[in-house]
Amino acid sequence: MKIAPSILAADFANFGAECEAIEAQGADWVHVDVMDGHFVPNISFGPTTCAAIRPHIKGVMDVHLMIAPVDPYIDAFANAGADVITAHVEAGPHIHRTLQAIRGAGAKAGVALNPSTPAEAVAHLLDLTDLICVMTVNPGFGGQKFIDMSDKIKTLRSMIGDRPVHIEIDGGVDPSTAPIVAQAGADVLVAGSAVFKGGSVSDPAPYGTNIKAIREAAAGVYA
Ligand SMILES: O=C(CO)[C@@H](O)[C@H](O)COP(=O)(O)O
Ligand SMILES: [Fe+2]
Repeated sequence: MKIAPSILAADFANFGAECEAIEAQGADWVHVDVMDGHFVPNISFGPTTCAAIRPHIKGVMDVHLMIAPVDPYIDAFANAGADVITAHVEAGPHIHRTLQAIRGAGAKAGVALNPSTPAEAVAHLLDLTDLICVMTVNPGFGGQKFIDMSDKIKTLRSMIGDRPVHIEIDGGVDPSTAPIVAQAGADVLVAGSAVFKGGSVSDPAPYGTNIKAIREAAAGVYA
C-alpha cells in the first residue's frame, strides 16, 4: 500500500521543507492538489509551485489536476517534473485525448472520478491509464467527510483485471476509513489532514506516526 500525503494540508509557506519532512517520515508519494477556482470552488497553486517543490521530493510527485480545461497545461506540469498527472473525466469532453497527451509528455497518466461518476466512465480508457483516482469527497477542499465508494472500487478492480493500473483513493482517508478502501481493492491512499495533524516542520514525528497508523490500519493491523 502506498501512502501519498496531500500537501494541501501542509504549511504553504514551507512547501519544500514539508515535502522533505513527509518523505523522511515514511511517505511513498507526494500528492499535489492543483485547483483553479473554476472546475472546483477553490484555488491552490499551479505549475510554478510544482517546479519549485520538485527538487525537495526524492520520490514520486503525484499531481492531481482539478482544473478545466486540462490539455493546455499538460506540458507545463510535465516540465515541472510531475511523475503522475491525473485529470478528471468530468473536466472536458476529450479525456481519451488528454490521457494520450499526458503519456506523450512523458508522465504517467491518471484519471479521476468524482463521487457521482460511475466506474463505467473509464471502461474505454483502461489501456491508456496508469492510475484511477476514486474521489471519496467532492473535490475542492481538504478535511471533508469520507464518502464510501467501496462498490465503485470493487467494480474498477474487476474491470482492470491484470493491467498494471493503480487505484488511488482521495478524500477523508484516515485510520478508520483506510481499511474500507483497502479491502475494496485500493493500492494508493491519499491523505491530507490525517497525515499533517499534530505535526510541523519543526516537529515532524507526528507525520510518521500518522502515516504508520494509516498504513497499519489498511493492512488490517490494529494497535
Ligand atoms: O484532492 C483533494 C481534495 O479535492 C484531496 O487530495 C484532499 O486534499 C485530501 O485531503 P483530506 O481529505 O485527506 O484532508
Ligand atoms: Fe487530491
